[in-house]
Amino acid sequence: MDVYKITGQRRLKGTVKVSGAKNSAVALIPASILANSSVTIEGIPAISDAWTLKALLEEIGGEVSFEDGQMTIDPSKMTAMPMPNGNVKKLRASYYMMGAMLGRFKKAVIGLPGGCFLGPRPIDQHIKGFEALGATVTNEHGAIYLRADELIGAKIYLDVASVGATINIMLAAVRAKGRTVIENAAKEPEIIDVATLLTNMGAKIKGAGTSVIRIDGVEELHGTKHTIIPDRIEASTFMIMASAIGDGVTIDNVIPLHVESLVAKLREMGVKIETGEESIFIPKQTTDLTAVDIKTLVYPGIATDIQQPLSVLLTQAVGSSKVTDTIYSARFKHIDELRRMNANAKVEGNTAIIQGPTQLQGSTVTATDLRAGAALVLAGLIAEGETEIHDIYHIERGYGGLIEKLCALGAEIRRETIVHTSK
Ligand SMILES: CC(=O)N[C@H]1[C@@H](OP(=O)(O)OP(=O)(O)OC[C@H]2O[C@@H](n3ccc(=O)[nH]c3=O)[C@H](O)[C@@H]2O)O[C@H](CO)[C@@H](O)[C@@H]1O
Ligand SMILES: C=C(OP(=O)(O)O)C(=O)O
Repeated sequence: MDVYKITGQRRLKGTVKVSGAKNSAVALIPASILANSSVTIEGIPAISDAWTLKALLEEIGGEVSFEDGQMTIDPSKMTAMPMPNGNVKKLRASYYMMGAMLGRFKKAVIGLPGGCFLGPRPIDQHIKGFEALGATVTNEHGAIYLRADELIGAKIYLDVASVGATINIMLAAVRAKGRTVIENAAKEPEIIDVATLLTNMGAKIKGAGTSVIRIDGVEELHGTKHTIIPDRIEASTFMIMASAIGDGVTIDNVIPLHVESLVAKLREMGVKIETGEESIFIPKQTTDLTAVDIKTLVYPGIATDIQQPLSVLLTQAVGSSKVTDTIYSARFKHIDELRRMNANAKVEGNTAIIQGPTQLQGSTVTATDLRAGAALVLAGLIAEGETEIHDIYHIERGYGGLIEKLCALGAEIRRETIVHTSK
């Protein structure tokens, strides 16, 4: 079993470069299925989700190379091979294989997705969208069967502004006949990134990044080259780490607009921040951090994906903070782990109540999900003594080169294989 071992209280200083966005990459890679020739994507992060998607594309006959962050996918020999089990279960974003394969082949069999368990994560809005486009969708033994004689553009109102449903419907609708209108669409930057790739492949999409997206279907999509946007969640994670234990950290390759709500919240806590055009500098903090209340919201609000690392920062703030997750009400497994590290925190419904400041203490803890893992890495950086994090595969699904990046800033973290656990 592989674990991270962190020796705490080493301060961070220097510059860290943010990788391409995970939540874009995991949609851009399946989007290539829709092209009739090679698609090259630059800036793919070195995360296990990217490798799993590469394997999935290869399973259906794609020829894929992935080196130095550049993935080139030749989709010309792909077939509608059923994928009821196996790699699809390893990540959430395998659900994008549904929209992309439906768009290209008018059929697909895809096992229900895996990914982080954050409470129930239904895909009813994805299915509602596919059905509106004319597909028959059935769930048989844990796999979704999709089939359509033809896809016909439709008006689809999403009951919740779901990132996954918005992108998935877009993937199918670019090859439907006529116009599709997605209302109450999600507005996250990754949706714009996927629409940009599809547009460069020949799709006709208007309004991505707003709540109404209009798509006029086309007969064929061609290959192209695309550079992915920076990962706003990784950038946010480093911003939070720098606020907690930095002696002056520059976070490079950020679109400051994408992290505006976090910048505002950190400033409310008393964090000094200097924003540049494509970078953010967080100097050494010289005053106490103040407790604040946080509510996660859809973009441009504070992302649910940074709620868990933010909770750790709040253990260092003076006073009582409340963190309410309105997107995933059960995304609080990290709180139990933080309590093992001496955090004064409890969960009531969809809210964590955190009392600070506390001196965190190194302990053996488990990354229950991806961002819980990032939160525990931060807790380990702050804590007195050594922290051992188990189940790090969750972390490596979404952060590329995290250890290397943090060690370059002065952290002391090792990835070790251990045989017995002491937990
Ligand atoms: C691979 C990827 O991009 N993952 C991100 C994506 O997940 P994901 O696309 O799964 O998240 P959604 O935006 O779809 O989910 C938002 C909310 O809508 C609900 N919902 C969603 C779909 C549906 O059909 N029915 C339904 O009820 C969910 O339970 C949740 O409460 O957006 C989340 C919210 O920003 C992020 O935390 C994830 O990092
Ligand atoms: C929840 C996340 O990922 P996924 O949707 O891939 O499980 C995340 O990136 O925080």
